[in-house]
Parts: sequence; C-alpha cells; structure tokens
Amino acid sequence: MNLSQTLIRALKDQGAGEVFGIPGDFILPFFSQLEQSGILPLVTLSHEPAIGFAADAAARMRCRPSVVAVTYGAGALNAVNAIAGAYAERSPVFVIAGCPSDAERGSGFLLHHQARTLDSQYQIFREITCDQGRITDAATAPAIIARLIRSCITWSQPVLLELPRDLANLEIDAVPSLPPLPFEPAAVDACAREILSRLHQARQPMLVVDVEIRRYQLESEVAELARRLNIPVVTTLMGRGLLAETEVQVSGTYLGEAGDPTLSRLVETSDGLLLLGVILSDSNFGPSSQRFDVRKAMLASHRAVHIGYHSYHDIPLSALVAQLLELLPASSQRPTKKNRTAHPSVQVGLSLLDDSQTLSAADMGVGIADLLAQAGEPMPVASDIGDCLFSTLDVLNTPLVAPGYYASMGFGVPAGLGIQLATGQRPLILVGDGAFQMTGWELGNCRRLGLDPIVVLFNNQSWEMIRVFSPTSQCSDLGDWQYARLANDLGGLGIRVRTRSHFRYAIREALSTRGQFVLIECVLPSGEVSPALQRFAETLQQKRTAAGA
Ligand SMILES: Cc1ncc(Cc2c([C@H](C)O)sc(CCOP(=O)(O)OP(=O)(O)O)c2C)c(N)n1
Ligand SMILES: [Mg+2]
Repeated sequence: MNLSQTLIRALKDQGAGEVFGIPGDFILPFFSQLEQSGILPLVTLSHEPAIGFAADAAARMRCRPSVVAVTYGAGALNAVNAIAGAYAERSPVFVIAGCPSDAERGSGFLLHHQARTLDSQYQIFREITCDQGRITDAATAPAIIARLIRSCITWSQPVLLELPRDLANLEIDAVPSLPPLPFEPAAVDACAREILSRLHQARQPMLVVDVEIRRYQLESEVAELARRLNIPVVTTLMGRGLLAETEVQVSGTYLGEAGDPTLSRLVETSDGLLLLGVILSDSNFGPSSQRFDVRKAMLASHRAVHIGYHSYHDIPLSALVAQLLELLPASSQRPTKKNRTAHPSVQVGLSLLDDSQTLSAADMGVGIADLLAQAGEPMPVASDIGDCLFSTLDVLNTPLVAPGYYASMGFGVPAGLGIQLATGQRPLILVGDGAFQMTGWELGNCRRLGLDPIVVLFNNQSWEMIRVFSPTSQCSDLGDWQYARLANDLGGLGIRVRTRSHFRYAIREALSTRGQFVLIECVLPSGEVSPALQRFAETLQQKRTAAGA
C-alpha cells in the first residue's frame, strides 16, 4: 500500500474513527488517498481550531488517538492553540501536517505558507507535541509512523507527522506494531510498596483521582483499588465525574476554598494523599486555602511517581495500579450500591421552578441538571470555559469534556460535534456568548454532517469572567447578538428564553426535537455569575491580595 493508506490503516487499527481536516495544496495528495481508500471518513469543519478541538474531544471520549490533517503553515499554525490544549490536558491527537517537498525546499524561493523558515512549523509544534517526525523516504517511513503512534498512546498527548506533498503516494512496507515502552517491574513493585506503607502509616489517608485515570482507561481498576484501600476518594476539578458510574462512593470534588469546606479541609490536612493521574495545575489546586504541600503527597502522573523528595521514573500508571492491587488482598465485603440518581450525574431533588422569574446565573446549573435528568439516556456534556463550566459544579457530577486546565475558549461547540461523531450519542454543549462568537458558527456544519447537539448558550452579553477578575475593565461588554435567530439561519432550531418556565419549555422542545441542532439561548443579566464562580474568584482574589499581587 502507499504511505497515506498505510498510515491511515495503522491509525484506524489504533482506534481512530475519522480524520478531522481542512484541505490545502500541501495536504491535498494525502486527502485524495484518504478519500479513495475509504479506510476512514474525512470530516471537515470550517476552521482549523475547530477540527483541533473536535479531534481532542473525540480522543477523550474514545481514550484512543484521534487524527487531524492540515495543510502546511497557515493550516497547521491555525490549529496550534487547540493542539496545545490537547497537550496540556493529555489528549492523544495525531497531527498530520503537509509540508514542502525536497525539490521545493531547494528552489531558492520563499514558499507560500512559510513563516520564518521552512522548518518553523516543525519547531512550533515541538512545543505542543510529545514527539515529532518528518517523512523523508520509504525505508524509514514505517518506523517513524510506528514510533509516533506509540508516543501518542504512551504519553496520551499529541504528536506531529510532517508529510511532504510529493511522498503521499510513496510505496512503503506496513507499519510495525511496536511493543509498549519497557519499564522495570521491580521499580514498580518498590514504588507500590512505599505508597502502601505511607498510606498505612497515615492518620488521614485520601485518594485523589484525575484525568489520566480516564485517559488510560483505568476507572474500573481504580474503583477496585479504592474499595480495597477503603479510604476517602475525591476527584479534582478536571477529574469530575470519574468513578461516577462505579460502586465507589466518591466524597466529592476538591475545589479548595471554592468548594465544600469540610472536604477541602480533609484534603489539605491529609498526611497521606495519593494523587493518581493528577495534573498538578492551578485550576485543580489553585483555590486551596493554604499553599498545597506536594511533599506530603504521593503524585503518580505522566509516567512518574514523586514521593517526598524522591521520584520513580518510567512507572506507567496502569502498571502501578495493577501492582497496588496485587499487593492488596481483595477484601470480601462489597460496598452497598450507592443510591443512583435519575442520571448518575444529577443530584436528586433539584429542579427548575416553573415560574415567570427571570433567569439568573444561579438557575443555570439546575436547568442543566433538569435537562440531563429528563434526557432519559446518557448525554455526554461538552463545556466551554466561562461561567457555563462553573455553573454546573454545584449540581453535576458528570464526566464533562472541558478545557478545565488549559482553559481555551472556543472548545465547547467543536468538542460537542467531535463527541457525537466519535460516540453517536447526542451531546449537550454548554457555551457562553463570548466563546460562541469564536467557534459557535461550526454548528452550520451540523446539517451536512447529520449532527443534532443540544446547545445551551449563556447569553450574559459579556465576557463575564473577565469582569469578575477585573471589575473595572471596560472591554467586557459584547452586546446582544440574538443567537437564537442566528441558529435558525444556520439550520437549527433556536429558542430564546428569559424566564425559568420558558427555559423548562425549551428543554422539553429540545429533547423532543431530533435531526437538527437545538440552541437554547438563555438571556442572563450582565454582571452576575454562578455561586461557584463567585467563590472561585473570591478565593483567587484573596490569594493574590495575600501574595501582594
Ligand atoms: C481563546 C481564549 N481567549 C481569551 C481567554 C480569556 C478569557 C477567560 C479565561 C479567564 O481565561 S474567560 C473569558 C470570557 C468568556 O466569555 P463567555 O464565553 O461569554 O463566558 P462568560 O460570560 O461566562 O465569562 C475570556 C476572554 C480564553 N480563556 N481563551
Ligand atoms: Mg458571556
């Protein structure tokens, strides 16, 4: 087979379900092979940030590599922000970027789409991928592709493959399937024994779980580990919804000063904290009331384990969890099945009041919970950054696909499209008006792609989070763009609501409408945010004041 088809076949064998792409002359030869082969569908959207976000979400849902194909320079560099977010949040996106042929490199001309040098694209992507390669000849191509696939899976992060446009049809051998990166079982055993000994000695041991548990598909093993350890379990902000579908009674989400004070105190005063698969970021630990002392914790993340002042390297999370289970006797008692809510994500007893009160930011989380509870089937949730993410914190415990750490706006709508393409499930998309102005237009592709997400748009006519962090800023006002009307023009059903009862009506309409996207535009007062965001902002402000920022 030729290089393009061999590459596509190898990616499909690793779980990729489509290629998200936008064409250009440097990648067209690859596109034509992709379309001729029929091995994977080509999914195009309208702008490269969107295909990056959509591919990121697809990878998170499948926990397998997804694929982006873009043209040289203008295309690939347009995708940089989305791929940076995938890198930061451990999402395995395989990026194929076209590039000039050797003959063009030697032409003596500056080439179209070139930045500073012909290698600028490659150098820029070195900062946002865990591995990179460029195809140069048939002899080395299979090994380069195999190495990049293994890196993408091992580190659960993006990789870059540069494909010169004249080599797309090169005849090459099959791509070998490389064995997993080696590790030292004795080191894993020593590490596991040290962790268990510290947990045993601790007065107040706790388990904190985060996104890597999901990325490496370890939820059931970690649930069993939690059962055998029989210690309190909490998730981080980014790990919300982890273990929600298991028997484990998760104590909640650690949100520092912005969360449940009792839970936060337990985490912050624990003398035996096991952080499994945790990204030690400010969004996960920033709002803690006291400086978080990592030295008191045991952090297993990014194929390493850090305990006190020493570290174990090359410790795959899956191998560590397996060894911990090996050393812990399977306890006989099964926990009582925890009380199931109508939807595992929703706390029982919440519902939007059916009255003509104008909608407030505090109503939004409850309305979202209502929608999920009435959906009758699991609805994956994609959220953009903004109060749309914070407003769910107090009411949902669902695995949100959201840029909780890298925090780039524009993620929500494309991510929702990526989720439906990857899973076939109808997603719920939460997005603010500011983020919608960036990538909301991608909804115009739903009709062509046969997608029908439900979108709840928080229209507070402003970049409200900016106003929260900088109350005197004059730049936050966005005006009212009447998004529901725009939705109808984009082929969807737009419903603009101002009151609680109207929001309830719109939820029923949205759930009963299939075959087109439904956008519920919730008009909210500017200058108001959800209680969760208010607490977050106050905490961060207090810390900045204390630090003399
Ligand atoms: C691509 C991009 N640009 C800028 C920002 C900074 C930023 C936020 C974070 C602090 O970085 S939150 C926010 C405003 C979001 O407005 P909207 O979507 O309407 O949501 P809401 O009104 O609920 O705030 C901005 C501009 C960002 N996160 N991502
Ligand atoms: Mg807004």
